[in-house]
Parts: sequence; structure tokens; C-alpha cells
Amino acid sequence: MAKKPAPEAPPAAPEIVRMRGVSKRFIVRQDNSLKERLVTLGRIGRKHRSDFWALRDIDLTIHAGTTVGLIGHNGSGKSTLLKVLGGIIDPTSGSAERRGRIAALLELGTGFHPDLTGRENVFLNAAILGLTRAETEARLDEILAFASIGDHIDTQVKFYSSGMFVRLAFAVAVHTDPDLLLVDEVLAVGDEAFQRKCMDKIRTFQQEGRTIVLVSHSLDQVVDLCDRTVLLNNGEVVFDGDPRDAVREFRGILETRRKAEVQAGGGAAAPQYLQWVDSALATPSAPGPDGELMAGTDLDIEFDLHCDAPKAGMILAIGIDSSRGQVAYSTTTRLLGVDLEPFTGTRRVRFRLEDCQFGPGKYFVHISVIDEIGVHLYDWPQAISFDMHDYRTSFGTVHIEPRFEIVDG
Ligand SMILES: Nc1ncnc2c1ncn2[C@@H]1O[C@H](COP(=O)(O)OP(=O)(O)OP(=O)(O)O)[C@@H](O)[C@H]1O
Repeated sequence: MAKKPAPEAPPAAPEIVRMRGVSKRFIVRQDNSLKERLVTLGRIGRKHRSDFWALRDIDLTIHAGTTVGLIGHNGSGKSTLLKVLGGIIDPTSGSAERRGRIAALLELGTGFHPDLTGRENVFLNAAILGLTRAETEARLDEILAFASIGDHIDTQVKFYSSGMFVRLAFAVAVHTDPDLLLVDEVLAVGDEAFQRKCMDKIRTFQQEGRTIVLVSHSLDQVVDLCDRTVLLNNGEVVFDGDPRDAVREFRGILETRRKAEVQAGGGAAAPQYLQWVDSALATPSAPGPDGELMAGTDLDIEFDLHCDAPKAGMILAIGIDSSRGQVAYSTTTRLLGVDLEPFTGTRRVRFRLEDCQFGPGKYFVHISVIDEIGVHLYDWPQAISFDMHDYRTSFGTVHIEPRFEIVDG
């Protein structure tokens, strides 16, 4: 696994962001349908506006040299927090102070003028980020090489694909020598090669002691990259600390929401006979010093399966992915020749994986319930995770004990 910096910046590191009691209210216009507007025409005092608090009473201190992840469900306030942090919008109440040069990569196209070419926008954007023309000229070749969008640099950016936009915007942002880099989800639109390049750059920034705040829906990425993670829920900070703990809390929130949606009859409703699988556990038979799984030992994957009504032909499947998203393993009750008797109520079930030989690092277990013709009745992505012991003798998704010898000479 990639070596990560210490979880907390040394106490001596200066504060680069200090937010106190930050709240942000948006005025939301209730856009009634045309019919409604005609029906209510002339009625006086009808309210079309309401207050919406996207952030509530947020205290946040970030020390120089840390990488902070912001996670939370859609609409929880992550982008709004990032914008307040970057000074792009003002809080309705509270204070937000920051130090040093900031580069912010927010929604696509922010800071770009559609009628200007990519090259002209580099100068515009760099100027917004605080660079003089001479400074930008000195870095232009590097910026263009990083963006690598070829001749498109002299095309008006309104004709750019979203990937080209991000390439150019990221290239400019990281070449402006920022102390604080703010990155919204935008990186996800770049292709894989570019995403890797961005990740390398972010790691270089980390080594250089720069401060990074990033919004991400990729929880693997957050665990992999961040020293600290802030979990937002309905505009409030509900967790602030170790990224793994934050991700665990977040999965709990998502699961609670999903159940509520299913019960309310909305969302991705599971069929009535199957309510949900719950409370999954991955237990190593002989855990290592940090509770991790040692190569050559067994892993029990256990979960509750709840059926409201009996369902014949049900198949249970588990899949295991590495933290880089590669499929490392999967199996199903059908492959094991197990016929699940239809039942009603809750059953605790277990897959025992014997003699596991996964390579070092983190793995995520997905659980699926499939019917006899292969239709997925229920998917629980990343239901549980486990860590595989790092023997520090190899990398990769399998553990093979290597030896080396000189066979001749
Ligand atoms: N300019 C605005 N006017 C009105 N409401 C807004 C405005 N900007 C954001 N909001 C609302 O504030 C809430 C928080 O939005 P925000 O974009 O910060 O969420 P998010 O956590 O980044 O979501 P996502 O994961 O979907 O990107 C949402 O309900 C959104 O509709």
C-alpha cells in the first residue's frame, strides 16, 4: 500500500484555514408550474421563495500540509463548503479565514470564458489565481504539456469536451504554486490516464507540504489520499477525523437513507419479498497485529439476509475488489452447488474463504442477491472491507512468497 503521511499534521504547522460558525443560506425560488401560476394568478402574498440552509454552524481548522477529504451524500453541502473555503462565496453568518495562495478547481468552466481560446483562458485563469503575465508565460510550456490537449489549445473553450476543460483547468491550477488546492469532484470526468496524472501531481503536492481539500464520491480515493476526512450530512459536520472511520460512518448514513427510501416506497426499491441484507462482517480466523488478514488464513464473510416472503432459486454472490477497483475474487452459492431453501424472516449466512492469498492492502466486499435467471435483486456495493497484511516483499492482488537466488556464476 502507498505510504501515507502521518494522520495529523504536526501541531506546529500553521493554520491555513479557520472557519468559525459558518452557515450559508440560499434563497430558493419555488418555480410553480404554469398551470399553478395561472390558477393562483392575482392571489396576493403567495410565497415563492424559501430559505434553504446549505451549511449550518461549521467550525473547521485546517493546518498546512494536510489533505482533507469532504464526503457526504448529494446535496449535503460539500461544494458549498469548498466555495466558502476558497472565498468564492461568502457565508451568511460566521467567519472563514484563509492564508496563502489558493487554487480552486470547482465546477467545470469556473474561471474560463467560453469565447476565448484555451491559450487565452490560461492567461485569464492564471491571472485570477494570482500570476503575472510573465510568470504565466514562463510556465506556459509546462501547463500545455500537462494538459496535453494538442491543437485544441487554440480553439474557443466553448467547443471543449468536459475532459478537455478539466485537463486545462487542472494544469493551470497546479502550476500556479498554490499553498492551498481545492478540488471538487471534477477530476472524475478526466479519462483514466489523466486521472492518474492528477493523482501523481496531488501526491507530489502532498510531499511538498501543500494543503489540499478535495470533494470526492470515490471513498477509496478518500481513504487512499486523505489524512483527514470531514463528513457532511444536511449541511452539518457529523464526523471529522480518520478517513476510514469517516467512510464507515458515511456508509451507515447511506444505508439508513436507503432503508428509509425503500420504506417510503421511493428510491431503488427492492422487491417486496426481499427487504435488505444487513450488518455484514468480515472476520479473519487468525488476525494479525492490527486485526488484518494474514496470508494463508481464513476469512468469514457474514451477513443477515431478510426476506418478507419466500423466494425460490435465490443465489447469493460475493465479490472482492482491491482498493484500485480491480476484481480480485468472486463466488456464488450456485458455483458452490448450494440450493437456498426459500424462507421468510432473517437468516444469518456465511461464506468462509479458506487459505486467503490476497496481496497487501485494502479490499472491499460486495454482496449481491441474484434470482435464478441472473437478475440482480439486490446489490450492496462495498458492504464491508478488510485489510490484508503487508509482508513488504511484494505488490499486487495476490500474495506469493518470493525468493531470489543467483543460479549461475
Ligand atoms: N446557488 C444556489 N442556490 C440555491 N441552492 C443552492 C445553490 N447552490 C447550492 N444549493 C443547494 O445547497 C445544497 C448543497 O449543495 P452542494 O452543491 O454544496 O452539495 P454537494 O454536497 O456538493 O452535492 P453533490 O454531491 O450533489 O455535488 C443543495 O441542496 C443545493 O441544491
